[in-house]
Parts: sequence; C-alpha cells; structure tokens
Amino acid sequence: QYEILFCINDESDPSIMLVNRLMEKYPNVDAKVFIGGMKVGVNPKINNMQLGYEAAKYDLFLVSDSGIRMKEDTLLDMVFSMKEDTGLVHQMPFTCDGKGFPAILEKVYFGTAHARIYLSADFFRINCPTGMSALMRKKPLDEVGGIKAFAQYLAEDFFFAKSFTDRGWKLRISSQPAWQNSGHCDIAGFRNRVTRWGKLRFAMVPHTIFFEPLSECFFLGIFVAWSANFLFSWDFFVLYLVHVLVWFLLDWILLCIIQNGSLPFSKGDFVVAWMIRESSALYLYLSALFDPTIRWRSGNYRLKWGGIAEEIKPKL
Ligand SMILES: CCCCCCCC/C=C\CCCCCCCC(=O)N[C@@H](CO[C@@H]1OC[C@@H](O)[C@H](O)[C@H]1O)[C@H](O)/C=C/CCCCCCCCCCCCC
Ligand SMILES: O=c1ccn([C@@H]2O[C@H](COP(=O)(O)OP(=O)(O)O)[C@@H](O)[C@H]2O)c(=O)[nH]1
Repeated sequence: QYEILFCINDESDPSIMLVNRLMEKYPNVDAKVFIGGMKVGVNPKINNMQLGYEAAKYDLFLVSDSGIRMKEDTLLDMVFSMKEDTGLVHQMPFTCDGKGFPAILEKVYFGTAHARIYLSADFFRINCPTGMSALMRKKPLDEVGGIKAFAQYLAEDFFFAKSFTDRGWKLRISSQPAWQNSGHCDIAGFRNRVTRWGKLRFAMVPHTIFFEPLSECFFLGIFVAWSANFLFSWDFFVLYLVHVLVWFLLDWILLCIIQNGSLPFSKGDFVVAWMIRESSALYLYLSALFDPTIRWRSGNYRLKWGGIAEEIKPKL
C-alpha cells in the first residue's frame, strides 16, 4: 500500500497540470499535490517537501526527485532492501539514455568516476547516500524533529544518513540505480552540478579534499608510475600508459555492468567522453575548491565548515 505526495515549489510550474491530469486518469491511486511548500529553513528542497512530509501517513517515506524515473518494480526493490536493521535505502545515481553529447558525458561520469567513489565509499561504510532517491524509516526521523530539523543544511541527504547511522541504523544500496531522466542536459548544467556537489562534500567532510584526487586516474597514475620507477626502475611513461589503459578498460566494464543492457553510444563516443571527463576532473575539482558560492536553481548559498548553509540574498 502506498500514497504519492507531489510537492511542487512554484505555482506556475506546468507540471501541476500534468499531475492533475494523471490524478484524474488514475482516481484509485491515493495521491495529493502540495504547492508552494513551507519555509522552515535554508534548504529549498526541504521547504518544498515539508507539507508532503507532514501529510505522509505510512512508516516508510521515499524522497524521489523530480528527474527520477521509477520503473514498475523500483519501489518493491527498495522496500525489499530495507531489512530490520536498515534505516535508509538509497539508489546509486545513474542516467537514462538521452540524445546528444552532454547525455553521453553524464552517463559516462555517473557510470565510471561517480560510481567508483560511490560504491567504494559504500563498501568502506562511509556515509555517501545522495538524496535523489532515498527510502527512509519515518519514525526515527520524527524522533529528531522530522525533515525540518535538517533544513539548515544544503546537503540534507548527508545529514539524514548521518542521523540514522549515529543511532545504529544501517544504510543500504538497492539493486537498481537511480535513473535520472531530466529532459534537458547541457555541459554548463553538468559542470555546475558536479562542482556544487563537490563544494558540499568539501565543506562537510574536508578530508575528501585530499582523498578525491587520489581516486582520479590521471592524477593517481603519476604516483603509481613514479613510485614504480623509483622502486624497480621501470619506465615512467610506459607504466603511466599501462595504468591509464587498464583503468580505462575497467571503467568500460563497470559502465556496461551498471547499464545492464546495450549502451546508446559507440565505443568511439565512449573514448571521447571518457577522455574529456578524466581531463576536466582537475579543473572541476579546483573550481569547486576555490569558488565557495553554491548556485542551486534560483538560489545562491554559502556553506560554513560542517555544512550549515546561509542564503546569499542578491544585492538590490
Ligand atoms: C584510496 C582511495 C580509495 C577510494 C575510497 C573512496 C573515497 C571516497 C571519497 C569520497 C566518497 C564520496 C562519494 C559520495 C558521492 C556523493 C555524491 C554527492 O556529492 N552528493 C551530494 C549532493 O547530493 C545532492 O544534494 C542536494 C540534494 O537535494 C540532492 O537531492 C542530492 O542528490 C551530497 O549532498 C553529499 C554527500 C556527502 C558525501 C560525503 C562523503 C564523505 C566521504 C569521506 C571520504 C573519506 C575517504 C576515506 C578513504 C578510504
Ligand atoms: O529550489 C529548489 C531546488 C531543488 N528542489 C528539488 O530538489 C530536487 C533536486 O533538485 P536538483 O535536481 O536541482 O538537484 P541535484 O540533483 O542537481 O542536486 C528536485 O526534485 C527539485 O524539485 C526544490 O524543490 N527546490
């Protein structure tokens, strides 16, 4: 048994019409719409979800972002992953097949570099859930004041998960990835999103500033080739090339496993997208590190160390 609570920020959003039509078409589905949200803090997503959260009547509560495509069995898959000791089930971000180079780049990013750190963080039991698709127990959330208790943070997802693990609950990844399916996809939006997430991670967990570059192929390769050269006198350049080639092949295998079907682009497209992704990593990392302003939809924010957010009001 489930209910669907649509939370829509803006009353002029054309999706309201679409949701109303769907509700007329499926009158037996228990659904409600909440428009405008309620200001409970800085985080605009929490403000938007607050009314829906107050109305939610079941023990489990799923946050599913506007761009996420749920397959018919996705909800079941997530609920089955919710064991007795689990507080939160999350999906690893991935993307639906889209048209154009930006969509290829996004798929390559989420299927290689992002998947790599997301899965290894989960393996080492590091708190890494993204909030785009997360199923949570409602009672433990209510005990700490509901979602509004997290509205002071921009990375509400990180603090949801932390609140569960601090009280002994486990986090689990469901077997299906989160199929992001936002209609429009461009390079500038991708860049802004990746750096925005980086800024959140760096402010909340500062040692990622040190560790993240070490999970990058080109950067780590320098140390690998240099140390092998130092220890065994192996040729630096040959070793660097072998390192990049092996990494590239492993990334291709990882991407194919996550896609779990045929990819919507050729191997040549993959080579180009992979090279661009890997070589822009340093630039994106430095932009995240040295420009502290976070731009998210229509708002501008600053984070203090630890993650508490402040909205920067535009100067009139
Ligand atoms: C030798 C190295 C081996 C590698 C070991 C792994 C290294 C792990 C390094 C980092 C892992 C982090 C991976 C997490 C990906 C998180 C994606 C992300 O940035 N999400 C943020 C944004 O999410 C959106 O936020 C707004 C919300 O409304 C949206 O719905 C969200 O989708 C998210 O907020 C941030 C999450 C914080 C992750 C913190 C990770 C801490 C990692 C500690 C690293 C310690 C390294 C130890 C190495 C052994
Ligand atoms: O001002 C905002 C910003 C975001 N969101 C919601 O938060 C979710 C994530 O937004 P976005 O896709 O911009 O975040 P990202 O995944 O890029 O971090 C979406 O469902 C948005 O509708 C919102 O309600 N108000």
